[in-house]
Order: sequence, then structure tokens, then C-alpha cells
Amino acid sequence: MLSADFGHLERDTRMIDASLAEWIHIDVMDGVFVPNISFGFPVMKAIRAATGKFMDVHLMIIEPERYIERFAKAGAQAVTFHAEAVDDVRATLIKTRSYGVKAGVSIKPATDVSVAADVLEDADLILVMSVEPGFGGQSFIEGTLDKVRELRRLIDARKTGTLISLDGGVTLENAGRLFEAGCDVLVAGSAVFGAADPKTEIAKMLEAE
Ligand SMILES: O=C(CO)[C@@H](O)[C@H](O)COP(=O)(O)O
Ligand SMILES: [Fe+2]
Repeated sequence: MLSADFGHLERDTRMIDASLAEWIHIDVMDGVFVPNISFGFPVMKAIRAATGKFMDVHLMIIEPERYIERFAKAGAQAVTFHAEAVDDVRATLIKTRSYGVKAGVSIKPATDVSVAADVLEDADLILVMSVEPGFGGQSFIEGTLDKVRELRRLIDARKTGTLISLDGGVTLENAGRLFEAGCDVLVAGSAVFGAADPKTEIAKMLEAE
């Protein structure tokens, strides 16, 4: 939703609600963990009120453990924090699950995949960043696909059922090979909202699976 028209947030949320997209992805930025500020609880609640879709909250904030419970109470169904923002990734995942939501951990492009691989048993979702977090509309970083392949192999071998989500620079052109590399979820912002027909664009991306 970062790429939505905030002047018409309800309209854009309802448009995604009527699409084939299964999840709505909410990017929360604090201007400290990343050099950009997006929005917080009131806006998230407005989005929640306009859709029944699964709400996937991506926290790009320092000290995320202070706010996870509030996001869960505000209607999030998955809450993902950044591994780089916490001292103890496993403990934060366990705490997140205790609030009754799916627990996700995200890794920045420069963060080693082992940081996520080490906690698969306690993670419902690994969010692999394929751009530097902070802004929509950036180009996909190819090197991140190796992380997806490695996580796919480990998740299948250890049967943890953890979902792999890829976030940043996803387009209709690359969606097919991202699914092929092992992604379960693709997050697309500018490619959807910048398309002439966003709903058709989403449908075509899903056909690429
Ligand atoms: O978390 C982020 C950016 O930090 C993403 O969710 C982007 O907002 C995705 O936007 P596109 O790269 O698809 O434009
Ligand atoms: Fe995101």
C-alpha cells in the first residue's frame, strides 16, 4: 500500500480488495531504521476498515518489540520485524506469535541468509528484501535470489512450513522466475499501482506462478 494514492486510500484499498491479491502489505517506516517515514496506526486502521484481506505488516522501525502487540491489536495478521533491529531474533519471533499473529523476520540485502535460516522453526514468514528498505520503486537486486533458493532448500528439508516472501522491485517481468526460485509470496507496490490496470496486473503476476 506504500504505492497507493494516500489522497484516495479507501478507493485504492477497495480496489486491491476486489483483486485476486491474497494479502495486503503495509510498510511502516520510522525515519530512523530507514531514511523515510510512512504511516502508523490510524492509517493502518483505515486500510483495515476497507478490506477483509490478510493484513501483512512490515515494520521498518527500531525497537519493533515495543509496538508488535499494538499492530496485532490494530488488525495485523502477520507482523514482520527486521532482524537488524532486534538483539534476539528468536525471542522476538516467539513474542510475536504470542500475540496471535503470524511472526515474520525480514533481512536486508546485505544481511546473511543464515540470520533467517537459524530461526526457521520459530518463523512463519521470512521476508527477503530485494531492495534497500525505505522506498518503493527501486530496481530488483538479483543477488537476493540465491538467498531465496537457499531458504527454499532448508525449509523443505526441515519441513518448517515457513513462507518465503520477496519484497522490492517485483514486476510482471520477473515474477515467474521469483516463484520458480522458491518464493511463496511476492510483494509488489509500484508495479501494481503504476499499471494501467492494477487488477489485471495482479492477475497476470499470479498466473506466472
Ligand atoms: O518494504 C518496502 C520498501 O521498503 C516495499 O514493500 C516496497 O514498498 C515495495 O515497493 P516496490 O519495490 O514494489 O515498488
Ligand atoms: Fe515492504
